Amino acid sequence: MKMLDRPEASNLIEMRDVGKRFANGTVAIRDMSLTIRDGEFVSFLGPSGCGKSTALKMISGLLSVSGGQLAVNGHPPGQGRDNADIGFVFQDATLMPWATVFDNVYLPLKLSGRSRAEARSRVEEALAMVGLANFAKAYPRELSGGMKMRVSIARAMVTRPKLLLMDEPFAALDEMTRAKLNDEVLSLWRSHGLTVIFVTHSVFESVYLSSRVVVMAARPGRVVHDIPLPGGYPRDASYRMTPEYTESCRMVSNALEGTMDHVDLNH
Ligand SMILES: Nc1ncnc2c1ncn2[C@@H]1O[C@H](COP(=O)(O)OP(=O)(O)OP(=O)(O)O)[C@@H](O)[C@H]1O
Repeated sequence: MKMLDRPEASNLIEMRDVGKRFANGTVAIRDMSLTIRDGEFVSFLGPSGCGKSTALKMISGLLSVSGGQLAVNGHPPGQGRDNADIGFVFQDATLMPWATVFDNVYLPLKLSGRSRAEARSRVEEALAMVGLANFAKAYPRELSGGMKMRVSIARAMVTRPKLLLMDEPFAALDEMTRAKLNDEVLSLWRSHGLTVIFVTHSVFESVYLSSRVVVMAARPGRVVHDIPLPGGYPRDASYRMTPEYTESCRMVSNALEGTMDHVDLNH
């Protein structure tokens, strides 16, 4: 497995033969083995139903595993003292419509018992990170789709996580807003030394963002390719014009098309 250009980076996530079978018998994930190192930007790419969200939720501890071993920072998910070190961004911004932007971002700190006064500087810091310092008093209905997603990212960042899990966060946005948010996520990743796992259906998005693309197939959900990408960082719009980008898109696209040949209808 190719490492990042940081040889000292340690393993943050270790999955060994991880499986997930839901109560109704659906095998959402079978034998998923993967190591993700501190500081990587990894995309999970695959067709609908291949278990991308399920894998992300197991890593976050939101879903239990039904087989195999999964460790995050050396602990079973949800059990280490570093749990607060995980931020989760969902496809919908999932904001509370009755609460201000400030209160939406404050929520994780409120749940961990911090008063508004104690949390104020952290919330303001998180809003500044996503360019919304002047919108603390606004309500979600006053914001565009891209701004709502920025609030959602600020809410995930307010606990200062080491690991940011993003489940198709920009799928519903127009292309320009999506490209802008892609750049903002890359900038947060670099400036905060994050590890990011990013779920997407888009070959282009995965190649633009990631140092590595994990391609998954469905029925049952599993990893079929693990592709390290050669392009370095920082990346901006000019990266989309490089032969490296074009070649990576071609390679990842072929791998994704191949997932349709692996469908096992017995599951
Ligand atoms: N709570 C659940 N109970 C039963 N089956 C489930 C549950 N959640 C997901 N599944 C099934 O598990 C499989 C994987 O679902 P998952 O949502 O992880 O896929 P995905 O790759 O993220 O899909 P999409 O790209 O459409 O979001 C699917 O067949 C789905 O129907």
